[in-house]
Amino acid sequence: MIKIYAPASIGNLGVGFDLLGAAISPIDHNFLGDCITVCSSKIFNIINTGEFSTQLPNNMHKNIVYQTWKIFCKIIQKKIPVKIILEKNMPIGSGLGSSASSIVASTVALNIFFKTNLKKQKLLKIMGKLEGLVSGSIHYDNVAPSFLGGTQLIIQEKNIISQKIPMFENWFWVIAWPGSQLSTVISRDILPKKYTRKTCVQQNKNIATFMHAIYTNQKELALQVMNDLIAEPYRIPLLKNFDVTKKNLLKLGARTCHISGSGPTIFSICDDYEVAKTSETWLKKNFLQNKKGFVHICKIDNYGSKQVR
Ligand SMILES: Nc1ncnc2c1ncn2[C@@H]1O[C@H](COP(=O)(O)OP(=O)(O)O)[C@@H](O)[C@H]1O
Ligand SMILES: N[C@@H](CCOP(=O)(O)O)C(=O)O
Repeated sequence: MIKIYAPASIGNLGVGFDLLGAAISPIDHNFLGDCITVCSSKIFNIINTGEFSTQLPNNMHKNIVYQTWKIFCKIIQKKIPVKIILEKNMPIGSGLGSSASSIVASTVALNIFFKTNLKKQKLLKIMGKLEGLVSGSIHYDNVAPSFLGGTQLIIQEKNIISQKIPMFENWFWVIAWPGSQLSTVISRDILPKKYTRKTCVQQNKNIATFMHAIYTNQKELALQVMNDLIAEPYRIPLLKNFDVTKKNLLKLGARTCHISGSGPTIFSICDDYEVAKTSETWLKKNFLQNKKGFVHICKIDNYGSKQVR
């Protein structure tokens, strides 16, 4: 038997659409990510447990975990039945890389269980393909950090899919999921197909300056250029009260606030623990739409997926 945990992740990081992503863990050490257990069985079965298991498709074949098993059967050229327990701890369509978390945990678990011994970049390719099946197009900014940990720059060139980059260590990432769902397919579909040259130049300037600021340890410069022109302006209308929420968080001392992945989760960055605590309290009171919603103060998870049993 093998059990793997894969953490939640923030796609885009408010400046690098499809290019930057970070794995996160709540500082209270609670698990924010799915777990997959694989054991031998005479018949194939997926058992869904966990707080958000009711949001999973009823048809087992539509569960991305089933597709992962199918890919491994193709690789080993044999249909070996297994029992897979999916602990669905992540809300679906939340902007926290929920599908990526299931994909990463199941790919890592099956690679160990079937002793396929696939290397990291090959595993990542499989994960990207699976992510493409559920979110409309291949993007690695959730699977790469959830698998490898830290902040990942998506490169997608020849045999390099992503590489880890540094991140400011004193940043607290306060994430708030309002309790509603937003499909990644839909929030990708609404984006323009074309952008003006001015927008492209501005977007390039922001991401290039952000990377420069990270490598030269210029936190203020990084915060100044953390601005996305490709997705965020078009997605803000899909969220409830984003502008007013951002305004209030900045008033409380948060340094910035953006949409996590394709939303509706938002994240704010605080460089002071007390401000992070005040922001958490404010978000719980003013941003959550129902009892299911949650707020967590997180740090970057530098480990990514890990074996927990
Ligand atoms: N194990 C799984 N975890 C999450 N989503 C899954 C899983 N299996 C299938 N899905 C489907 O994948 C899609 C994921 O939706 P998406 O909006 O991309 O969520 P997220 O951005 O949170 O990953 C949904 O249609 C969901 O039904
Ligand atoms: N880069 C993607 C990230 C989607 O993240 P998710 O957590 O919402 O699936 C995008 O912005 O579409």
